[in-house]
Amino acid sequence: ALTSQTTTTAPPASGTPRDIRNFIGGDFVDGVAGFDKIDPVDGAVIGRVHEAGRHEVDRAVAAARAAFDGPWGRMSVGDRATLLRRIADAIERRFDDLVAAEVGDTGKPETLARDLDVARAAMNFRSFADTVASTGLDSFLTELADGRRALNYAIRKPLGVVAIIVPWNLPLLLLTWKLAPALASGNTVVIKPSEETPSSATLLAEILSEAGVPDGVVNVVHGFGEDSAGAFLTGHPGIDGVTFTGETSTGSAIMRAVAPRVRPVSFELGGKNAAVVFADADLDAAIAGLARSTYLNTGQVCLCTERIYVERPIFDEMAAGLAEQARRLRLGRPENPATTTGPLISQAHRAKVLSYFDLAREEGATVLAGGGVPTLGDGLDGGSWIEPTLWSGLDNSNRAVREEVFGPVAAIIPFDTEAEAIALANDTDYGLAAVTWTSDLTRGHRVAQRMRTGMSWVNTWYLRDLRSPFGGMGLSGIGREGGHHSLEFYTEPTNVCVQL
Ligand SMILES: NC(=O)c1ccc[n+]([C@@H]2O[C@H](COP(=O)([O-])OP(=O)(O)OC[C@H]3O[C@@H](n4cnc5c(N)ncnc54)[C@H](O)[C@@H]3O)[C@@H](O)[C@H]2O)c1
Ligand SMILES: N/C(=C\C=C\C=O)C(=O)O
Repeated sequence: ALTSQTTTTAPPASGTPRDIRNFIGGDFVDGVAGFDKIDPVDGAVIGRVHEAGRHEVDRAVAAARAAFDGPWGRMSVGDRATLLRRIADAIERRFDDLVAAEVGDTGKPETLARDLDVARAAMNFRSFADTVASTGLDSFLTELADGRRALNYAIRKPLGVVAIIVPWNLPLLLLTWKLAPALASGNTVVIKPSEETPSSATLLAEILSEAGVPDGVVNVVHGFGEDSAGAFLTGHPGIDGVTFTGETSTGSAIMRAVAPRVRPVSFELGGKNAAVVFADADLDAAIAGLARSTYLNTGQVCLCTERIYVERPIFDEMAAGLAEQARRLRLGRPENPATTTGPLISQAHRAKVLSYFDLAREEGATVLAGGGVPTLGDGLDGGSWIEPTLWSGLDNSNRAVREEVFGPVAAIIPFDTEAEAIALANDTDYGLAAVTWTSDLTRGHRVAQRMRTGMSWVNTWYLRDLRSPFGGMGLSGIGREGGHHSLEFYTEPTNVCVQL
């Protein structure tokens, strides 16, 4: 049982770094080493994270297996759905603490953490409670030509112990997007949050325990990837499946790790997402929509637009309008309600994004907005801040237009025909998300369907139905999650055939 002194995620007294521990078998557990959690807003050390070693990962997998073999593995679908709804209620009771954890780790505006990250955490649990309670089984009355008859029906069983490995951009949203269906399907889990954002997952473990999730069902181990907790987990013989969100290169590494044991993987990976704007689009709506799809969460959303193709007659107007929107964004402290845009997650990530700012200039870019590091004063200049940026003068041959930057920047490029626009948008090895802006909905449907992406929005972006298939193709991922698609991954069907 948890008491207030066993938890490590209570808001710290001001100035003292928080102690962030692993959560194994229902207890908060020290690690073998430690690393600092740096505040992206001002560079201060705000936490000391306990890194899980092989032994801690072994303990976490063993705890998950023991819980799976216990009462949890025999729980009814109805009872699991009820528990997921209780978890959603518990998340809403601790809403402010989860917002504080997410904002502390990422520096994102508090308004964004409230409206997106934490709000979606509760929604994810409710959505999968509904899904698991309402998704039927396959069954057929089989009648063969030779007169034999049979009943075929498929039952779904949980995979077992699932590894959940998630990134730092939408930490709680992405964790609960996988945790909810994994639990709904009867699995137990070991979570490895990003080393950049350990807090909300650790607090969530406490909340789940208070909501009645039995010890060992959910475990959290902190650390890095290679030669650390992430790799110890994916290479562990006790893991029955891996669900991962992160960089494409990491996905490849995880595939190699599970290959010897042929374990199933569900991957949401990188992207280089395109938007196509036709001359008949509602320009104000398109400019506002593109400002959101390019700069939301400081461009650190896998679905963000990094390539904008605009029909030539409106190119100048679109470029000027979007550059103006970029300049209007308000960088500042998360608690300021006027703040629209936070810092990047770290100095290391900022160095990566700035390297693309330099590369784009070398490749001939014209910088229509931003292009550097802002001077914010107010004690913020130790943070990982960057100017929202817009490039013109590039084309699909440039690395800055082909490689994922994962920051607040896009290249805006003209086109002349619909066929050319589709070819330009599909000219990538990624395949995650596309956006089409046009007033001609017949064209909107046609163009959206021809995008070689997992998701394709028309006259909007990141409008989500949690039952629809979410994921990417090519370098953007393997599989789909959402609604019954998640159950397809987190369970193994057994088809039973009974001769009648
Ligand atoms: N498709 C999506 O839905 C989606 C969503 C968010 C982020 N992303 C992608 O994630 C990237 C940014 O996030 P990131 O920097 O945290 O990604 P990352 O791949 O560096 O790390 C993601 C997670 O994987 C872990 N990890 C790293 N190497 C590992 C290994 N060898 N074995 C096991 N675990 C390992 C990390 O510790 C972290 O927890 C971007 O490329 C972005 O496009 C994709
Ligand atoms: N998986 C989801 C979002 C992914 C965002 C990537 O950064 C979702 O909205 O369910």
